[in-house]
Amino acid sequence: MKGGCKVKICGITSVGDRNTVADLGADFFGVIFDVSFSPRSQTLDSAINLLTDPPIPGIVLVYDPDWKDLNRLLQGCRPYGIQFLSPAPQARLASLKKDFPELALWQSLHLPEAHGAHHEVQISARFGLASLLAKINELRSQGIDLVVLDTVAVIAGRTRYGGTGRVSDWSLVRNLVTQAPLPIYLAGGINPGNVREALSTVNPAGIDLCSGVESSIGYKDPLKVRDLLIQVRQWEEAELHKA
Ligand SMILES: O=C(O)c1ccccc1NCC(=O)[C@H](O)[C@H](O)COP(=O)(O)O
Repeated sequence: MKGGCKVKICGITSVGDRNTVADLGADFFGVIFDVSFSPRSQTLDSAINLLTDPPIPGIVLVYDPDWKDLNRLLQGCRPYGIQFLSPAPQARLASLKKDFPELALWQSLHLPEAHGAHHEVQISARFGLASLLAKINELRSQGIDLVVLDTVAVIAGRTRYGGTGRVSDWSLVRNLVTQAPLPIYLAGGINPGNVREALSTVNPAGIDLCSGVESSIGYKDPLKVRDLLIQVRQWEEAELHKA
């Protein structure tokens, strides 16, 4: 049996929510930094505030960042890791490794929504198992430590790369989990109602979720977070006894 399932709660917008998810047993929290298309995005000052001396490791999420600002943030609060929502240039990854050797480098990859309007078209070559494995191998050679497989979905006519509340093709993710050379976290549409199924189907190294444990956009619901975490820990316990 592998080492359990880590839980990252993303889109944290207040110190209160950060502390609550930590108290309830989350392993990581995520802060979205300067991402214009996220309703949960934080400014430099608020991101530093959330990521300074946290009770659990914090991950900063960026999309095509302003590298000077990102550097300021990293110097200012030394988060546990960065999660790139868009591809990061190889030279940038190399200098991050040099300047912040302890910093974990995570990369999001986006799969089409399962059964979405564009699923059949998009699932073709770019999202096939072989090309995804090749991509993950390339990311590993560039210094990425972990891959988050999230959902891209068209919602209200706009293409959204995260926080969609939509699931992707979990059987494809399952195959990647067993064959990829990096740890894989599952994201996209996970909530207390489907987390057990997600874990039994995919058996990922971790899960990453946002809207499924909120009461409204940007506000975490402690009861939903607690319900989800209880189910993850019960599933881990059951797996341990299977081994
Ligand atoms: O959550 C957002 O607002 C968001 C917007 C744009 C890009 C990424 C975003 N979130 C990143 C995450 O890590 C989420 O946990 C992940 O996308 C899953 O979200 P959800 O389907 O709501 O659980």
